[in-house]
Amino acid sequence: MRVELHDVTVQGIIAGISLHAENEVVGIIGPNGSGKSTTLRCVYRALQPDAGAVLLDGTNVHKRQDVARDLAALTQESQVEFDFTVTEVVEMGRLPHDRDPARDSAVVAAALATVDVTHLASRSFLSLSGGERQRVLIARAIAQEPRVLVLDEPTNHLDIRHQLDVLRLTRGLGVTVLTVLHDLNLAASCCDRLHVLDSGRLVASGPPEEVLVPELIAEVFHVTAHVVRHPTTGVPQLLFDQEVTP
Ligand SMILES: Nc1ncnc2c1ncn2[C@@H]1O[C@H](COP(=O)(O)OP(=O)(O)OP(=O)(O)O)[C@@H](O)[C@H]1O
Repeated sequence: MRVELHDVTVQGIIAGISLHAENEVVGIIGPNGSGKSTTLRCVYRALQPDAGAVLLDGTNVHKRQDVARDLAALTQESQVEFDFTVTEVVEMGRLPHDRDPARDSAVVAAALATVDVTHLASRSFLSLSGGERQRVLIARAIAQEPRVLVLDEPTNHLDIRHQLDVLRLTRGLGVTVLTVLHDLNLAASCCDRLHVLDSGRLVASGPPEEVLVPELIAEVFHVTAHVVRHPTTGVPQLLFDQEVTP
């Protein structure tokens, strides 16, 4: 499914953001407060842009009734307030679909296994650690069987093994993934293309090897970076000097 942002503007926060993603993993990176979450919020309809539009396969998301069938979001606000079990939380992912108990159970079981939380299935969600909660919320998004997955810092709270697992599995879904990532090396490893936001504006777009260059890192993040190639995958990876640049 194709996601397109056309000149999306939220007054005082983001201005004229245009980008697209289609059956690929597209990353949004940028410093704190640069507008990454605000951009995603316009995609998963938590926020209506003041100008511009977000299209899903050509239709404005803010004019569609059935977006939850196509789009799942794991966001900073994705919290569970009440004391549901892990299985119940993941079952919520099935709500946008017509009920089919046998298929729903199979999809939920597969989602739990995919993020390695089957052993937690009957535990209370609120009793889980931060990383376990995050994996359960990812399982809920996967159980929704979306064609577009919007992720705001999906690796939050995850140890390195689970960070890599989650990013590998989101790639493996073969759907459109739009994700905010803070870790530039993870972004380089798992994204087909990157968009860089700075002060609410898109300042660079392209494949990781074109975007993650020392000049841009210095200008946007105010740190000095050295680019090396990963010895087995060849993807660019950054090493940082300790001092920040002015
Ligand atoms: N509802 C709001 N009212 C006022 N300001 C807001 C609102 N939402 C976001 N902002 C401001 O807009 C800016 C961008 O916020 P946003 O959360 O999109 O940034 P971000 O790039 O995701 O940041 P971070 O990396 O810290 O998560 C911030 O300065 C934030 O304080």
